[in-house]
Amino acid sequence: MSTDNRYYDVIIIGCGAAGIAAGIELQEQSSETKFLILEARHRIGGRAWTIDSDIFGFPIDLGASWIHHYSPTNPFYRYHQQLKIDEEEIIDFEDHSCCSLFIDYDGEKIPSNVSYQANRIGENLIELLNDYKEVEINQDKSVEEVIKEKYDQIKDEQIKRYVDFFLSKLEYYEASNISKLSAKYWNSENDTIQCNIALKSGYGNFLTQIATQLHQLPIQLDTIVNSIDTNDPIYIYIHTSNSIVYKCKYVLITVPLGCLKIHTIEFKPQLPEWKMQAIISMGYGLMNKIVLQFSSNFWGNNITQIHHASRDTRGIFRYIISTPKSNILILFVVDHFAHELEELTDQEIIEHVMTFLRKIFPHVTIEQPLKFQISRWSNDKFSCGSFSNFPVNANQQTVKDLARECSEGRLHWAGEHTNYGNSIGCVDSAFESGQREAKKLLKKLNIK
Ligand SMILES: Cc1cc2nc3c(=O)[nH]c(=O)nc-3n(C[C@H](O)[C@H](O)[C@H](O)COP(=O)(O)OP(=O)(O)OC[C@H]3O[C@@H](n4cnc5c(N)ncnc54)[C@H](O)[C@@H]3O)c2cc1C
Repeated sequence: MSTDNRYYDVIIIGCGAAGIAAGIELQEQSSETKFLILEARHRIGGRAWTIDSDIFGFPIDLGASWIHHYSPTNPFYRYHQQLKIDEEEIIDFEDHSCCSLFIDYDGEKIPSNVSYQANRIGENLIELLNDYKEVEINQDKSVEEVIKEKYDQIKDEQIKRYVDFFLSKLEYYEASNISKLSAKYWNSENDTIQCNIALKSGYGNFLTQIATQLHQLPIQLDTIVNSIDTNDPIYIYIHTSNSIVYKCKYVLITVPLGCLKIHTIEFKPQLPEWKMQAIISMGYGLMNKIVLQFSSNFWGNNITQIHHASRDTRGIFRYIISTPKSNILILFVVDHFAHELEELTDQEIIEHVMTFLRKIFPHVTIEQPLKFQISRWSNDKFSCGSFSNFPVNANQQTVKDLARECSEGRLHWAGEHTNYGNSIGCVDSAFESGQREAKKLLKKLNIK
């Protein structure tokens, strides 16, 4: 072990959106603040990860891809304007234009009268949830429990399948299951589906440009933090995988909630009980992407989205986006199904997908894909899942506790899961949380 003899005011752990935002804030507000960002991976951006254009011919996001809540109040708005990235796509996730296919398990188009009926039932179920949010002050139940009685009254198999299709949309947004999600807080900020833009050069690349071109932040890559020791009243000692010990006054921890849940970092002394409880109580879901490139487009020249109603298990391969000109399909999978797939080999996953595609496009011959990429966010030890959500009995206080400093105010916390009072789970949520904590730290350092 060697010690980095420099003494930092702040060390930020993790160089995803939250760590980058905190770094920018510290840098912009004071040239005197000595800070460093330690990042475990060989790249920055965390769960916003764009893979190289030489694989598919253009960049593909394996993690976050849409800038949600795109408006002048979004922290990314100014960067998007500044970097003049004008190649953008505006996405409506439930686009009902001719660019979307809504298909049944066997490839038949969902009849409009049936989908109309199912949507109405689905909306009534959402109404029940909205009523529950308003009326039940203290009690919480799962989304499934609240809608169960009405849901069980649906007798027609086909309608039930489309109601499931409707409900699985909600499970996709939360990367979880309605049996786990809180009826009071699921989708507590429900405008996520509006104003979404995807940058053709990729969200991960966008963050990298911000951190390295516009701001030249001090980032130490390939540095896994193993433990944080606050026993000494003056210095905090950070032990890393490359045998360097860093010393600082304050630490800002931005590692994903999934990593905190399985204790990838050891805290000496242990974190207080209330912090541990918040880490346990908050939900953390799984979403993965399976990207396939074919020799030809067999799904239709103008089709950019495919929505599928599964017959077997709700939500299986519910949502697929396509870039028809490049013959690419991107399948989204969440929750149980995503976990199951992660345990399979790449070849087994591809076989699974091919069986599915041949079933929903029974009248065409589908060759094996030429190229593919599969994310595995759960087995990735620096993410351990995809993004947070509210399970039963988690609430805004849980998020506040995740954000609250501890160890006599020396350990600060940011990340999408700490963004109380606003959206959680998104890249802009993470960015806002990083800005928030940096402002607090600057105050403590008497800089602002
Ligand atoms: C498949 C998928 C799709 C998504 N789609 C969208 C979307 O379209 N739009 C959207 O807004 N959001 C989306 N999200 C969510 C979004 O990616 C995250 O909410 C956001 O990127 C989180 O940022 P963060 O800074 O909190 O965490 P991260 O980006 O995870 O950053 C944390 C950093 O900490 C590092 N780290 C972890 N452990 C250690 C350690 N021990 N030592 C040092 N460093 C460590 C990690 O490597 C990482 O770089 C998606 C996520 C996934 C997985």
